[in-house]
Formats: sequence, structure tokens, C-alpha cells
Amino acid sequence: MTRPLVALTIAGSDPSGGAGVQADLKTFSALGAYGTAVLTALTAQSTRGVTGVHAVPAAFVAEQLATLAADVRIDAVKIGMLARAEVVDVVGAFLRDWDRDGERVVVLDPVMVATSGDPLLADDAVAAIRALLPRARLVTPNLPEAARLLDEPAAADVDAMLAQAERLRGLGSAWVLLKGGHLAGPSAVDVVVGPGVAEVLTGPRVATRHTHGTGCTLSSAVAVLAARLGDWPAAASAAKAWLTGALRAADTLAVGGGSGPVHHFHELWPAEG
Ligand SMILES: Nc1ncnc2c1ncn2[C@@H]1O[C@H](COP(=O)(O)OP(=O)(O)O)[C@@H](O)[C@H]1O
Ligand SMILES: Cc1ncc(COP(=O)(O)OP(=O)(O)O)c(N)n1
Repeated sequence: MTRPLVALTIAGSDPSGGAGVQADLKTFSALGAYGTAVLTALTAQSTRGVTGVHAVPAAFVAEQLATLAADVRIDAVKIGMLARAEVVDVVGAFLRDWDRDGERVVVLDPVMVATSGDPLLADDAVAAIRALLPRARLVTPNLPEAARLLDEPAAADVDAMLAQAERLRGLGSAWVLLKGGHLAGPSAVDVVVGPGVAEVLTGPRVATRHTHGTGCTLSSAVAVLAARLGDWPAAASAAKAWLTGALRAADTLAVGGGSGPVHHFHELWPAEG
């Protein structure tokens, strides 16, 4: 019997279970990977928004990473909310050691602001995130995050997304998956660019307000699928198709009174009768 892939999320906690480490672990499990997690921050958060952030001390993030990596063989890393520059630096130091050859599966979701508008990254940490980009194989910003990293206005159409994704590659990661969920229209369009590759991923826009954690879920899914398939565009495309299924089933969960979670186990749980 082959052993399952082991995936690590380095991210913040969302008590409502829709985003952050909770979404990542559900995604890993739903896709047949064993999930491990290093916490960078606690948030007080629900489907209605974030009321507080309590950052984990950087030295303790380093201790979690060192203790885990000394024991467990990790096949893929997904990085989400890092909250503060000191934590970003600790994660960079960990990757320098864990990924000496720069060939391992490392996906960086440069989380800055929740959909509710609440900040999840200190303003002075954006430069540190920029410096972390070369340590990732794939970076997965949404439109406002890409604009912030490039210090230019957000892309307003697919051509501008492709151009920005290429400029983001110039900051150091070989692959960029630029998410267009914030663009209005009947489709949800993302782009994936890499060495000699520029693909537009078009999916149907699902009519639901339950989109909490879509970015976290997508990046975790890509990490697992890239480790399994060994192909970034194929992993991005399969992850998007799976996320669309999770969005289609989101209304059945009915968790919370705001923007609720997507249904990570839409392929596994029987329909409620
Ligand atoms: N209503 C929707 N229907 C289908 N896909 C969506 C919808 N909203 C977002 N997505 C997809 O979810 C992923 C995350 O999108 P986005 O909202 O841009 O990022 P973030 O959650 O980080 O802000 C992307 O693949 C995007 O295309
Ligand atoms: C703890 C934590 N991490 C990340 C996010 C952001 O989640 P994301 O998937 O980018 O999208 P929204 O949840 O903002 O829709 C978060 N909220 N909490």
C-alpha cells in the first residue's frame, strides 16, 4: 500500500472553520493527503468578519517548524496568513533549510486582507512577503494582493491579469496563479503563468454568498495536487474544478449568518435528506 502524501500548512486559525488552517486541513483530508499544521496567528473570526488577531511569537513559530520537520517527512507546504514581518522571516529561514535545492512543492498564498475587509497582515510586512516570493514555487495572490505586491493598480481584465502575473514572476517565484474571483462577470477566471506557459482557467461563477475561505482552499488543493501530479498548470486546473464543486455545495452547509464556508467534503458526504 502506498502511503498518503503529507502536507503542511503554515497559517492562521479561523474558528469558524471556513478559512485558514481549518480550511487547509479539510482540503488536505478531502483530497487524500495527511494534514499537518503550524499556527502563525489566532484570529477571533466568524462568517461575518474578524474581530481580533493574536499573533504567535515568531520564535514559537520557528520551534513548531523545527520540531515537526525533525520528525515528519513533508511532501508539500502551503503558506497562508503570516500576520507579521518577524513570522515571515522565520518561515523564510525554515524554507532555506527545508528546501535547499529549491525543488520542493511550496505554495505561498500572500494573505493580506479577509474578504470582510479586515487586515490579516501588518502594513510593514508587505516588503517581507516580497522577499519571501523566491522561496515559493507557486504564489497565489488575489487581485488586490497582486496589486499591492507590484505597487500598481489592480488588474481589471484577463489581459491585464496575464501581464501582472508575468511581472509577479519577476519577483522570484517560478509560477504564479493569479485569482480573478474579485472581477465581476458570469465566469470566475484565474490565470496561471510559468516558464513558457500562460493559461487562462475559466470556471462558472457559482451564485452563492458562501465564498469564505476560497483562496485558502484553492492554494491548499494546488499544493496537494502538485505534489501528486508533478505539474503546476494541471494541479491548478484540477484544484479550481474541485473548488467549483465545493462552492456549488456551499449553500447546503448553512454555517453562520454571513459569508459561510465552501463544502470541502462535497464529494464524500451523502446529501442531507
Ligand atoms: N462565486 C464564485 N464562483 C466560482 N468560483 C469562485 C467564486 N468566487 C471565487 N471563486 C474562485 O475562488 C478562488 C479564490 O478567488 P478569489 O476570491 O479571487 O481569492 P481570495 O479568496 O483569496 O480573495 C479563485 O479560483 C476564484 O476564481
Ligand atoms: C486565518 C485566516 N487566514 C486567511 C484568511 C483569508 O481567507 P481567504 O481564503 O483569502 O478568503 P476569505 O476568507 O477572506 O474569503 C482568513 N479569513 N483567515
